[in-house]
Amino acid sequence: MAPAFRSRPFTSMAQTFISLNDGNKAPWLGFGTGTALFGKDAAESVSTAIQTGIRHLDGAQAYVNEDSLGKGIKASGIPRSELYVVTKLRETVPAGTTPKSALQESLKKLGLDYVDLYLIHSPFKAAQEGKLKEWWASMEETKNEGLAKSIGVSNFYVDHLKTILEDAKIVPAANQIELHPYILKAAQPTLDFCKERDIVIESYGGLTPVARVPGGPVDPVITAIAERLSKETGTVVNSGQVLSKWLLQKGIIVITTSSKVSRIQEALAVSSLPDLTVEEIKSIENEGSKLHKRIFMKHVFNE
Ligand SMILES: NC(=O)C1=CN([C@@H]2O[C@H](COP(=O)(O)OP(=O)(O)OC[C@H]3O[C@@H](n4cnc5c(N)ncnc54)[C@H](O)[C@@H]3O)[C@@H](O)[C@H]2O)C=CC1
Ligand SMILES: O=CCc1c[nH]c2ccccc12
Repeated sequence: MAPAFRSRPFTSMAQTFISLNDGNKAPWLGFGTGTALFGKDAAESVSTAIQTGIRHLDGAQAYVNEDSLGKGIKASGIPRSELYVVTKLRETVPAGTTPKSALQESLKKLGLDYVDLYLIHSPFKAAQEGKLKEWWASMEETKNEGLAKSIGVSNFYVDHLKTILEDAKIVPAANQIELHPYILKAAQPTLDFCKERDIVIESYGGLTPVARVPGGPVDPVITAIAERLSKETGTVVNSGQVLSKWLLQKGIIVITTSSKVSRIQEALAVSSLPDLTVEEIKSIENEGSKLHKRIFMKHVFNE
């Protein structure tokens, strides 16, 4: 029988978390350092994000800014124990490097003793080389040795997950994938499989309908919901917040980013907005299914 699905959001000390299958919990909203901040000094943005209320930071070796992510964390003045820090293993692991030794390098750059979550950034190269199982075994070592509190994957589809689960001692805690209404249909088999195995989904690119593909079929629906929520709360609620609320209600962690404090405040306010109705959720998904858009990893899918 499939295990009970534990990723329902819960609120504690005014913060909303998503429970993971290993007993740990992650703040529902993560601040990304991989799109606008890719290859840049992220220290000031990270420190500002934390001071604005963000507690979950999403990094990666491939973003070439782990050192400044670490500096931003220190500069924020918020104790390490109150933060949730994620990094990811680069897609190409040079000969003589393992996921574990790569994490040790990342930790040095970050200036930290452990990360809360360590992810394999992408399965495609390792799958081609037949190394997915070997990588996962080394990921398991990082958790067993306390270098990572939780371990997971990113951009994994059902076959990649099935491959590592054949020998896994630890089931991935999370799978970070592109997720918004225009890719939901394509992602559904992955979402279903992850739900069955109690693997939490983390979304990136979640604001695609407002930030990258405006004018698409979900626009009228999310605008109408934003208007309803604005009236009901007496504050201005926008369509981007509606998209994040949709993800959160599905038990999905949202990774977003912005250099603007007002955008970060908007994102943080989402968890306390009133819920979308079942009909509203259905309308977003129905309208979203009328357009397919993948923003990231297009090269892999030939789209
Ligand atoms: N694992 C992976 O392969 C990937 C991970 N990521 C992670 O996710 C993070 C966030 O990714 P994004 O796709 O940038 O997030 P996103 O889809 O949330 O977009 C963020 C952008 O939306 C804008 N925005 C916010 N609210 C808006 C509104 N109401 N109207 C219009 N625009 C609005 C922001 O200013 C920002 O430029 C990255 O920095 C990275 O950490 C991103 C891509 C791939
Ligand atoms: O994380 C988002 C984009 C990105 C940058 N470098 C890599 C490597 C492998 C997968 C995704 C990415």
